[in-house]
This record gives sequence, C-alpha cells and structure tokens, in this order.
Amino acid sequence: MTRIVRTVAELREQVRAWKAAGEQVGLIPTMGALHEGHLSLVRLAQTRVKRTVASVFVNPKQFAPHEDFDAYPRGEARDAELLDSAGCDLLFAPNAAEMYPQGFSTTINLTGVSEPLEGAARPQFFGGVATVVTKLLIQAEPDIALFGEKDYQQLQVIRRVTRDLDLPVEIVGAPTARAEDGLALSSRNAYLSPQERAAAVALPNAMKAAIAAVQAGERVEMAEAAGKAALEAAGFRQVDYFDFRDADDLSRLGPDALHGSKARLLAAAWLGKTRLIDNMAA
Ligand SMILES: Nc1ncnc2c1ncn2[C@@H]1O[C@H](COP(=O)(O)OP(=O)(O)OP(=O)(O)O)[C@@H](O)[C@H]1O
Ligand SMILES: CC(C)(CO)[C@@H](O)C(=O)[O-]
Ligand code: BAL
Repeated sequence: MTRIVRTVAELREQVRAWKAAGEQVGLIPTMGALHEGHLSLVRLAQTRVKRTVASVFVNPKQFAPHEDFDAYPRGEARDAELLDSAGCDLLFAPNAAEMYPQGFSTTINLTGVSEPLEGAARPQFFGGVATVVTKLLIQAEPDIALFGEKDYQQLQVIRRVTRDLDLPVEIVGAPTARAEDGLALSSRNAYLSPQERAAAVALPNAMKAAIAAVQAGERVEMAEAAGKAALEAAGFRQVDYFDFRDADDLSRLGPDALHGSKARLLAAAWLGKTRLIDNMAA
C-alpha cells in the first residue's frame, strides 16, 4: 500500500530511513488529479531507483488571483488508489499551512529561461513553481526528481534553479504521454466539453504540420502564422503563443534557423475556458 504522510517531518524520516538502508529515492511532484502521464513518471522513476515518492499539492503560489486555483480538480482517494496501483511507495500530501506556515515570506526570483512564453502569459507562475519545487526538493532530499516534458519550460526552469542553487538532485525529464488522438494528457483536459475535447486535437495536429512544413523548407514565421490560423479555424479563441524556440534556453530562432539547431515548438491556446499547452521537438 502507498503510505500517505502529511508533514515534512514524517516525509524526511521515511526518506532518510530508506537512504540509510542503501535505497535511492525518486520524487514526482504533482498537483494531483492524476492521470496516465503522472503514472508514467512513477514508472520511469522505478526504472532508476528503488523508492518512489509522489507529492500532491495544489500550490496556491503559482496561480494568479484570476486563475483556476479553486476550480482545479482535486480527489485524494482516487489519486492514492492510482499511486498504489502503480506501486508508488509514498504519497506526500501536505496542507497549505504545512507548506507555507504563517509568516512565510520567501519567493524565488527568476530571470532568463522563465521570462518568455509561460512567463509572459502567467507572470506569477514560475516564481511560485520554483519556490514550491525547491521546498519539495529540500524537504524530500530525493536522489532524482522527475518532471514531464509536457510542461517543457517548467522543466527547463527547474533544471536552471537546481543548478543555480546547487541542489544535490538529478532532474529527469520524461516524454509527454498522449491520448490516442495525440492530445497531451493533462489534468485540465477535464474542463473540456465533449465538443471541445474533439476540437482539441487540432493543437497537436497543427504543431506536427508546422514542424513538417519548416523541415520541408518553409520559413519559421510563416509556419507559426499558419499554425495559429489553423487553431483559430478549429475554434480556439486565443493563441497565447505558437513559437519555434531554442530547445535549451527558449530564445527566439532566426527566420530559417531550424536546420542544424536544436529547436522546440511550444504552444499555448485557449479553447473556451480551458488553456491547453503542448510542445514538440522540431
Ligand atoms: N501528459 C503528460 N506526460 C508526461 N508528464 C506529464 C503529463 N502531464 C503532466 N505531466 C507532468 O506531471 C507533473 C505534474 O503535473 P500536473 O500535476 O500539473 O499535471 P498536469 O496534467 O500537467 O496538470 P495541468 O492540467 O495543471 O497542467 C509535471 O512534471 C508534469 O509535467
Ligand atoms: C511542478 C508542480 C507540481 C509544482 O507545483 C506543478 O507546477 C506541476 O504539477 O507541474
Ligand atoms: N502543469 C503545470 C502546472 C500549472 O499549470 O499550474
């Protein structure tokens, strides 16, 4: 059975006992509403380490006041069952007071890779993510921590933070788990109506088409514009970005810089009330 703990003290005690017994530990931070994407991180961790810890904490600090903190899907019993079925050893499920005790007043301040794309669309987001992930890494003292490429910029930001702060952990990125039609699995997909869910496949399809076009010699800006137009035609009401970027630092690419460079196409777009993000190697 997956053991559930709610305090940092219990978490540390268990992880330290495992490490004292020579067992390595992997941490999978999540916000719950678990799906196959999260479980793929647990399984990847199990190929690397003996013990796995998943955290479930809907982190208020990464939501702006107008965002969906209250509506975010929650369900600890189902999450615990799924983790149990995946063979996860420990669920760390702190409450807000455990994570942010009264008087909490420290936030990680970021520049660089956190600034464009998600950072521009959600100015509060990466400061909140970096603060809670740093806390989780210090609390759990894992050997490795796993994050999905689905949140590609988040993964790059976390790699940067751990390097910059000398946190003694290996950050492991995991491939994006997708539904059969290609839509990236995401907890927020639960917000989509059946009609919106059918239309959502336009996002990965437009991305694949843009990558194929650029690889066939189309100029980057033309492919980006065609991708945005395809999303709008499919019923997306706003495209926050649909950009080819350098895969490491997410800086802009030159007009035809794809050839020979490590590029990534990243997109975020609104379908009704739901904001979907995705990215692919280009
Ligand atoms: N489809 C997926 N494939 C691989 N990893 C994923 C996938 N979806 C989420 N993850 C990863 O799981 C971890 C926890 O993510 P989170 O709990 O926010 O789920 P989510 O589905 O991304 O939710 P949201 O809808 O809020 O974006 C993150 O490292 C995230 O990148
Ligand atoms: C990494 C994370 C768990 C931090 O709250 C969150 O941003 C997420 O679920 O991707
Ligand atoms: N999966 C990233 C967390 C968020 O969008 O808030």
